Amino acid sequence: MMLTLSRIQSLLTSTFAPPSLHLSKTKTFASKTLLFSNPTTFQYPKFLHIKPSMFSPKPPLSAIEHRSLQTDASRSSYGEIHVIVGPMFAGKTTSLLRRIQAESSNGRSVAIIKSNRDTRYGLDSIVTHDGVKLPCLALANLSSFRQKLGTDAYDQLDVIGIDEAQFFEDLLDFCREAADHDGKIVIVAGLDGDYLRRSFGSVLDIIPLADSVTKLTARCELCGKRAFFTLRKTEETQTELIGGADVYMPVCRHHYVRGQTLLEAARTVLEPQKVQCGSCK
Ligand SMILES: Nc1ncnc2c1ncn2[C@@H]1O[C@H](COP(=O)(O)OP(=O)(O)O)[C@@H](O)[C@H]1O
Ligand SMILES: Cc1cn([C@H]2C[C@H](O)[C@@H](COP(=O)(O)O)O2)c(=O)[nH]c1=O
Ligand SMILES: [Zn+2]
Repeated sequence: MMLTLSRIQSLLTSTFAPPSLHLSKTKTFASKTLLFSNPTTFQYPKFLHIKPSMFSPKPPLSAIEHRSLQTDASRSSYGEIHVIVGPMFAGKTTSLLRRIQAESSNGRSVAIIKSNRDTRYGLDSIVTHDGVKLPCLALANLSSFRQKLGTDAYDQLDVIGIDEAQFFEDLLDFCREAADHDGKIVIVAGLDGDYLRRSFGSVLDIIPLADSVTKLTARCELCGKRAFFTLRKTEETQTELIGGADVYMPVCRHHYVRGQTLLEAARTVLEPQKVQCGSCK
């Protein structure tokens, strides 16, 4: 059958009318909130027991954080994807934890995932550079999340936070499935660029799918201006190198360009020595 413009329009109207018009909602935030507040009827895994009291202190939410927290009435049965990027020390993890806290305070069940490659603070906690800490699940890949959590617990979940998103190769597939099909609110925090300012992992690939994108900045360690980039202070050249202030510093554009030029020169000088040392044995 030939599809005319008016036929397409009528198909769209009947197929994609708001759920409240012709679909019975199987899951509501209200029923999930009840489950959350009555643990005797449903035993949540340990890392889902995130209570508002676990966050302290509680600074006021920024405008962007307010915007991402809509009321239940304005939320559809589809999910959302919110992306937080920036250099190291920009407050990505802090912002993720605050958004998760706000969702949890609103009665939603939440879970946080981080990459198991980052073992700096153990595998069961997500920790900011200020030492703020929350329980989380450390995974090698996101596709194992539903199975690790259990299908029932996954179905009850409203909000999924993902930290260190640059380390998850299946980030795009997971976020699309979780938001488009499973109705989850996914809040993703990660580095947009590596120490050479190249796109890092799949973080930038999810931007076309996102409801909101926030690029945070740190303070340049060398001049105090806004820092957009992460400079690696050591001679290592592999893309992935777990570390904190011992290995990296946030810098402004001026100090990135200057610092990177100096470090590149130092790496070029050091590289032949490393080869020579390795073959000396
Ligand atoms: N150069 C810096 N610029 C900004 N914050 C810094 C810097 N060095 C340390 N910090 C601390 O790091 C905190 C942010 O930590 P965190 O949320 O873990 O950042 P990210 O996840 O982006 O690496 C800031 O609140 C601040 O106290
Ligand atoms: C720039 C850069 C960073 N990493 C690593 C270093 C840290 O372990 C994480 C980033 O942590 P944060 O929460 O954003 O502070 O990523 C890397 O492996 N490669 C890089 O180029
Ligand atoms: Zn600077």
